[in-house]
Amino acid sequence: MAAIYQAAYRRVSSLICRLHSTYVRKMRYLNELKEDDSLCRQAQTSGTFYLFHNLSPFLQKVGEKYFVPQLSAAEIKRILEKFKETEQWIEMSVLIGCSDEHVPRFALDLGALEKSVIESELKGSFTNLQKALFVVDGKDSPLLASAQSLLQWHNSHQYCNKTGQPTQRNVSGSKRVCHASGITYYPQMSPVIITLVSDGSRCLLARQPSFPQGMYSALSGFCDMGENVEEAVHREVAEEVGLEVESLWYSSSQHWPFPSSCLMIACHAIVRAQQAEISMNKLELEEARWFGLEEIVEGLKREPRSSKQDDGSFLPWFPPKQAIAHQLICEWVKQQTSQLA
Ligand SMILES: NC(=O)C1=CN([C@@H]2O[C@H](COP(=O)(O)OP(=O)(O)OC[C@H]3O[C@@H](n4cnc5c(N)ncnc54)[C@H](OP(=O)(O)O)[C@@H]3O)[C@@H](O)[C@H]2O)C=CC1
Ligand SMILES: [Mg+2]
Repeated sequence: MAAIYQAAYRRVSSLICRLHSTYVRKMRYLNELKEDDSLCRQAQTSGTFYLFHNLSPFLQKVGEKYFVPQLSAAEIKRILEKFKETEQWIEMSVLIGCSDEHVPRFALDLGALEKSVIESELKGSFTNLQKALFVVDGKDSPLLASAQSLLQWHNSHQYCNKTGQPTQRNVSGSKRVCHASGITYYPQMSPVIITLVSDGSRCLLARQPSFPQGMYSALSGFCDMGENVEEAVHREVAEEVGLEVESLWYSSSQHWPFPSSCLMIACHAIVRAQQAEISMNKLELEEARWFGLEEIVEGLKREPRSSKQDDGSFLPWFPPKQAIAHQLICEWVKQQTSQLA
């Protein structure tokens, strides 16, 4: 019996080892592409491309499903020839990853070309990112989000802050340099905390005026300069709902492309049940209130479309599963349910 277990253990270990080495090799290859301009230029000829138009990703619809097509360099060339544009356009693409087989993936924004011509040629449409993230397959949304963020960063960092001179990008698009000042610019993300506050039996959700009607989410806020995650959670909860956090723990994180490249750091926080009276900051929030387990479970089942009632009011619904707020709410439900069991 022991021999069978040992053999199985060896097989699992060797599988994990092989998985690791695939991952490590892939990361090393990507790093080489970022650092080596000529290798990356060569990779552009064999890579696949995700297309954007003024930062909106290109999607194809088959039946009710949306797909994010990956085009070959040859297909891109064919499109560019339609516009009598040169292949040099391909150099404007940015490296966003590679497959396990080391086929590099690039994102390319063809915003200067006529959108409808590309759409009819490739039989699809450029779709607003906010919509695209929620209709494509879950594995594609992080890729679209990071690709769009990188393209957006290049758009807004064409000039050096110090000299006002144009900055030059490397081939992969992982940085920009001002040759006059010698300053190197790297893509940036803003850290944002998002926290689900609980008093032990209820959780606190709020609405910003810009949210779609009926949607409630966890509290969020940009980290201040010099602040750590714990301090940001304490401050945001105090600022937005006037409560003092007693304890908190980290859950997970997510890159979020709105308004432009945030690193969402998700936490759970506890406040004392005896000191749980909300004092809402009306400048930032439209509503903030406590929700019981039953109301949360019902809200999770609700579709935005089905939340409108006959009298024009809206029943609460929560962010979709692609948003980290959704994950925090589900974790809270699990935790409450296990406490009740
Ligand atoms: N993925 C998810 O599940 C969720 C993601 N989010 C994201 O979190 C982000 C932050 O949440 P929010 O509650 O609005 O943040 P805050 O509570 O910090 O309020 C936003 C305001 O902070 C100011 N601000 C401070 N630093 C920055 C910065 N680096 N970039 C932009 N604005 C800054 C701006 O004010 P002013 O314009 O007056 O200068 C802005 O309007 C949002 O962009 C939202 O998309 C939020 C909830 C859920
Ligand atoms: Mg906020």
